[in-house]
Amino acid sequence: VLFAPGSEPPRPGQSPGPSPAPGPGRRGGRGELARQIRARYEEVQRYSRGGPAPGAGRPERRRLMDLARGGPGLQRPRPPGARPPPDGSPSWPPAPGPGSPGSPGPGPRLGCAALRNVSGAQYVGSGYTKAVYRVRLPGGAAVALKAVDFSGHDLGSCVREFGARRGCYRLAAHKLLKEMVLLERLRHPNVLQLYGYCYQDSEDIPDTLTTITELGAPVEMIQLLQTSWEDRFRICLSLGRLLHHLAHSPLGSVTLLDFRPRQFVLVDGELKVTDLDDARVEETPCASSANCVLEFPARNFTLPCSAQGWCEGMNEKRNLYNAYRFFFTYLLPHSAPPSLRPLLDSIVNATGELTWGVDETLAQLEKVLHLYRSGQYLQNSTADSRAEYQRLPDSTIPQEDYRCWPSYHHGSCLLSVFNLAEAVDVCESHAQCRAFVVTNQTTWTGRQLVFFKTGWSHVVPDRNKTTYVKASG
Ligand SMILES: Nc1ncnc2c1ncn2[C@@H]1O[C@H](COP(=O)(O)OP(=O)(O)OP(=O)(O)O)[C@@H](O)[C@H]1O
Repeated sequence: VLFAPGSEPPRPGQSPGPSPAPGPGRRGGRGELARQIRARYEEVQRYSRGGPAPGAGRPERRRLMDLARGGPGLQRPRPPGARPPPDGSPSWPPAPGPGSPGSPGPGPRLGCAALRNVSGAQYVGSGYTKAVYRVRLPGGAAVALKAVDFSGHDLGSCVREFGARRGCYRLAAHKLLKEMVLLERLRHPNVLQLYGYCYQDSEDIPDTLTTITELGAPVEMIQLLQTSWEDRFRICLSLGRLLHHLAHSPLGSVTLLDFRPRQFVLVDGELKVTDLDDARVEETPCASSANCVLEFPARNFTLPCSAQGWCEGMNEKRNLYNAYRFFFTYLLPHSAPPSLRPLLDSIVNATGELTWGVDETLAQLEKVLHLYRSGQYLQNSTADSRAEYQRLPDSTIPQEDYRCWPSYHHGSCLLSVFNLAEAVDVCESHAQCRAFVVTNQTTWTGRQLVFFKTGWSHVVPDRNKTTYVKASG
């Protein structure tokens, strides 16, 4: 059974996002719809073929991703009559580009065949335009399928305005196509991985596009605030690396016009951007700096206008300030190791004032990682006031737990430490702590996970753990 987005399974209500509405009112009916489709089509073509956009620096040619049917894994031939409709809008699905089937290098691998026997379809989320489902492939891997939401706001408002369901589908689908092109061209560990795509008939619409991507978990800010500083720092570092990549991408400096936590997902603790349909590469043209005002709800910044007539660094700085206001300010300083606070505060301040660019911001985030990972942040720890602990190799304490914050485990106190000395310091700082158990598990920075315990009345053998018990008191 082919997957029919919007028709199953039941899903909660959705709220329209701030994406642009499809058109400025009824300006010329279907001709206007065709004009909008063409504009989106041309944008997709630019991103799939082109090097940097105007104002974006040195040109570079890259292969065109295999955009359309006929690409790897796509099953059905192009319908015989598929050519530009008489209203002048481009044909759908789009024609394959020069680099398509058989071209070397990584590219989307999965196609319609992969979707034939998927199981356990579950609605994950939707926005203004698209709906996302989680499915399991026959091999067992879980992936995300993204398609235009047939009952979504974008399609609905277009149909109300133009009364042309197929044309409106194509208009919306060009957003998904743009996202697919950008996912492919901007490949990076912090850009969601595109596994493939499929064109298939769905409801009354022929050749609807479904993209197949890595599955993530939506970013929940409230949840993030309850996790360890180490995990929150990872998200900020991921974001710094992503913004650096976007600022130096083969297409030029890419800005995310719609930059909110919901445009990102978490994959194994790494932040990845998923929603790229509102990304833009073109820098803003200007005659003077008066044309280069970056506007945010709480404040504005005026950037310089370059001699070439482009607002300098506007794309990069828009991303950076958004990273500051949605992520850094909440996630970076809060409950950080005290010796890292000054550096973290300077990152928050400099991004909040836009005094640094993306390169400097990333360099400072990487410096924090180095200080943390190497244990240098521990230089002022209280080595002298340490109590005596007895080492019991190959053992653990199964119970005698207490809760602490921010524990990696709900009902117990599980924290990461750099070394034994830090574990002792943590135990000394918790009034309940009488013992701790060092596991062989590590966090993403390589720190060891340690359970802190209220006592050691029941110690049992465990080859993968080492227990330390307070000798007195
Ligand atoms: N690969 C994925 N794994 C898990 N969840 C995802 C994935 N991609 C997207 N989502 C979730 O689905 C929601 C909708 O996806 P997406 O943002 O692409 O749609 P949209 O219509 O462009 O949304 P918006 O109106 O915010 O622009 C997202 O907010 C995100 O939480």
